[in-house]
Amino acid sequence: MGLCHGKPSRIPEPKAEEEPRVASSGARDAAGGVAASPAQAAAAKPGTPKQPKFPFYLPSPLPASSYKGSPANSSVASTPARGGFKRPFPPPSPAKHIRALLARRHGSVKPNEASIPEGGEPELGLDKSFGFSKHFFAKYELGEEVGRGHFGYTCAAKAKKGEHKGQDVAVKVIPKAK
Ligand SMILES: Nc1ncnc2c1ncn2[C@@H]1O[C@H](COP(=O)(O)OP(=O)(O)OP(=O)(O)O)[C@@H](O)[C@H]1O
Repeated sequence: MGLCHGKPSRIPEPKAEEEPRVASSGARDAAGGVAASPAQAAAAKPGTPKQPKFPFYLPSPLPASSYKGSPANSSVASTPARGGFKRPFPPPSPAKHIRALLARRHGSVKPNEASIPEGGEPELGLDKSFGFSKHFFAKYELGEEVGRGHFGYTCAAKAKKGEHKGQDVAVKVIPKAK
């Protein structure tokens, strides 16, 4: 014949020196009443080390003025405002290297002296020697087209003047639209 115990006999009645709130809660829990938190139940048990009575979050003991500027404080913006950092010089022009290349191509500057001083515009005019010369037909006798590329077509020609006089040459014609 067994006895049914609703309350474990090893849990003693709360003692007088225990905190009244915890004691009454633990007693009610043991009797099958209102559920109490595990911490409270453990505190009610004798021999169990008491849980600390302070809350999970404690405010800093330091004065508020000493940590208000800390980066850990999310209310403070850690990134400096735009415009705080200014370049000592303006960024170089993206067209600078193109002008340097053109100057080098025209032979006015040596390859290692192609840098152009800041602020100074290079004296570069149009290369008038490029393209169909006015005297082209005086120098060459244009023949038939021998082939085509992506940008233009190639013709057979015969030189009438100059160093290639009397020789058969190939002339590549690139339309200005390209
Ligand atoms: N000296 C030559 N003698 C004979 N045929 C030539 C000569 N030069 C070019 N050709 C012919 O003309 C075609 C086109 O020559 P081109 O040099 O214009 O070719 P490409 O470099 O491919 O053209 P692109 O630079 O316009 O793409 C060649 O595929 C070739 O058939």
